[in-house]
Amino acid sequence: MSEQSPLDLAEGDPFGPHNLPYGVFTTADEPERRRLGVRIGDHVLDAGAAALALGSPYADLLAQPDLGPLLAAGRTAWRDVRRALTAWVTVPAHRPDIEPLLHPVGAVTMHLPYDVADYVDFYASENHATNVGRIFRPDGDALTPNWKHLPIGYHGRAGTIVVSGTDVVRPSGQRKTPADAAPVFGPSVKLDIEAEVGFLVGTPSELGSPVPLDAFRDHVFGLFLLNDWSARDIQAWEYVPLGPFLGKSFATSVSAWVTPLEALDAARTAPPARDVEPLPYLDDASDEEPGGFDLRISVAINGHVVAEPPFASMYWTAAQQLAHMTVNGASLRTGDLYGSGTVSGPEVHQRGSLLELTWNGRDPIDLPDGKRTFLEDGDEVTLTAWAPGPDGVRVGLGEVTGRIVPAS
Ligand SMILES: O=C(O)/C=C/C(=O)CC(=O)CC(=O)O
Ligand SMILES: [Ca+2]
Ligand SMILES: [Mg+2]
Repeated sequence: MSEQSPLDLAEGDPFGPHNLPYGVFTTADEPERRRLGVRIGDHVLDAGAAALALGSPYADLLAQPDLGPLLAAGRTAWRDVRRALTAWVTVPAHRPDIEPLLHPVGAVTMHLPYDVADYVDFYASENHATNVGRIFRPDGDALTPNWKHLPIGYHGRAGTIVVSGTDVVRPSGQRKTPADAAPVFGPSVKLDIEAEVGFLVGTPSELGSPVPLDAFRDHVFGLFLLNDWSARDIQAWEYVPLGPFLGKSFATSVSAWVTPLEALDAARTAPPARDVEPLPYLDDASDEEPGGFDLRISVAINGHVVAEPPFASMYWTAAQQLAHMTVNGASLRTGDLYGSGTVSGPEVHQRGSLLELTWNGRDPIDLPDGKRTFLEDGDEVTLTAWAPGPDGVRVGLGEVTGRIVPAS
């Protein structure tokens, strides 16, 4: 029998041919040459080299240093390229060409795979919004009066989006608790995470033309894990009345792998029942494809799982968020990225932030190395996730990880 090929995957491998997420990598031999890669099992296929070796018409889209050209090429190209890639990693006759172009994932360096255009972050989990409302505004209603009428969001800082594995410097800033007579300045003492899912826009839209709910798949290429690092002490003091600013803009970490929406067809699921009928541009009741995604997220600090937030519980869908953020005529650009908002389910162990898990520090959680309220220097936070795929096989969403280093 011949030696085992990296393309002979164990049954149920979450990175099988049903998945094929995209990323950008360099090798130790050529650390300056960024290349588009597609993950298969524990290997990265040099997608551009494969396209050239096989004389593929998609070499123009794949033999590139990032995902930009493929993102801009649009939905038909996304589908056709995915079909070609599927054939390259599954048809035995291609093996002699493909096998030499596979690199072990552990041997390559991954990079941010796209140029981030604009970055928006939403607030779409009813459980998260209710918890945060109770913590930050104990005297008011937990949900603001607009919450069930529109997906609340804010514009974040595109330039500080970093790829998984990048260290996060503890931010400094102003904070003032009600007990303080005056604000103080210093490193954040309430550094937190937010477990989220990010959506990557490929196809742009025209200024002045809203993108309707049913055009979601024409514009959004794929999704990935996102950690919206948040300094709760800075945030609580600065956010009234314009919303999050420096408490969140110091870094946002994203997964190195983007999973195409087509890999997640089996994960589509209906969002929770709406208790308020949305305005027509947000009304997805008659959509044939359910708007939610059944993604099972896991949050670990220093390798210890602290939460398992269920993305299926999100109230507002990614399609509704896209429709809302363009309904005023704001245009989309290739590389626009938007976050779902913190994912928190109804149970305590399903909360996607330490703010909620520890109730703003009141109830510390236990880690093997001691108690935590918020993050300490040296802590490493890793989000992982999977989704149901075809025939009961899981779709692996990879991970987004980052370690806290002391304030500069
Ligand atoms: O309710 C507030 O004042 C703010 C809550 C957040 O932290 C906003 C945010 O980042 C949205 C989210 O991730 O759900
Ligand atoms: Ca957030
Ligand atoms: Mg952030």
